[in-house]
Amino acid sequence: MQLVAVDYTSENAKKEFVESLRETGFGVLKNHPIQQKMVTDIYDAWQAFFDSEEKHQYVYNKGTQDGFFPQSVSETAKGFTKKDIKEYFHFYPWGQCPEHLRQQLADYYKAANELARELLSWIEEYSPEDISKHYSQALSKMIEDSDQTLLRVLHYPPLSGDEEPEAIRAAAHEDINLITILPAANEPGLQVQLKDGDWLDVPCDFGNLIVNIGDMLQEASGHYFPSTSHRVINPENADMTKSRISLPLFLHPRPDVQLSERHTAGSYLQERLKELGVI
Ligand SMILES: O=C(O)CCC(=O)C(=O)O
Ligand SMILES: [Fe+2]
Repeated sequence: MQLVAVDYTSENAKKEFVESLRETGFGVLKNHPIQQKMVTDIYDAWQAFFDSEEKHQYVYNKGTQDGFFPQSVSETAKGFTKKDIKEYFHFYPWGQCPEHLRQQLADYYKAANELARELLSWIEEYSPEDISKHYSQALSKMIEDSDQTLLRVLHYPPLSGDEEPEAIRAAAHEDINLITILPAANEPGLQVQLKDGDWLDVPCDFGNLIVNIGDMLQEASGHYFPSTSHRVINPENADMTKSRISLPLFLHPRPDVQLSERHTAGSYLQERLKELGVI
C-alpha cells in the first residue's frame, strides 16, 4: 500500500483524489496551483522567528487561540500523557502576528483557501447521492467567510536525545476540522494509519500537497469519509539535529454551520478543544 500523488492537471484528478480520501483519509496532489516558492519563503522566515526570542512577545490568547504556543503548553493528543515535541503559531487574519510576517501568511492563507474551496467541490461531486443529500449546504460554502479557518506554523525543534521516552513530535491524532491542506514539510516524518493498523509514510516529495479529512467532514458525511489517525515520528541519527517546519491549514466551517443532527461546527469544536486541554 502506498499513497500515490494525483496530478491536479490530469483528466481523472477529481475522481482519483476523492477515491484516495475515501480509502485512506488522505490525498496527495502534485502540479497544484500553490506556488512552492511561497511555501519555502514562509519556512525560511518562520524558522528565523522560532529561533529568535521575539516569539515570546506573541504568546497565544487563551480565549481566541491566536499566537505563539511554546513547547511548555503544546498539545497532548487525546489518549496520551506526554506533550508533543513541538511549538507553533496560530495565524488567523484577524489575530496577532509579527507585522513583518503578516502579508506573507495572509497571501498563503488566501491561496490555500481558494484551493480548498475547489477541493471541497470535488469531494462533493464525488460523494454518493445518499451521502451528499445530508450535507446541510454545499461543502465549499461551509467554509466561506469563516473566521475559524486556522493556519498553523509548526516548528519541531532538533532533538537533544534526552527527550522523555515516548514523547514524539506529534502523537497520533485526528484533525478536528473539515479538511486539512498541508504542503509537504521540509523534513519527513508524517505517517498515516491504515485500516489494518499499519503506519504508512506520507510521500513528502518537495512540492507535494497533502490533504486529509478531519472529524467534521467525517461527521457530516456519516463516516463515509474517514478522519484517519496520523502522527509525526522523531528523526534518528543525523536528522535529529534538524528542525522540521510544516504549515497545515485547517479548514473550519462557520460556527453556525450544521454538520449533522447532533452538531454544529461551533459545538463540535468546543467539545474537542476541551479534550485537548488547550481551553
Ligand atoms: O507536521 C505535520 O506534518 C502534521 C501536523 C499535524 O498533523 C497537525 O498539526 O495536526
Ligand atoms: Fe494533524
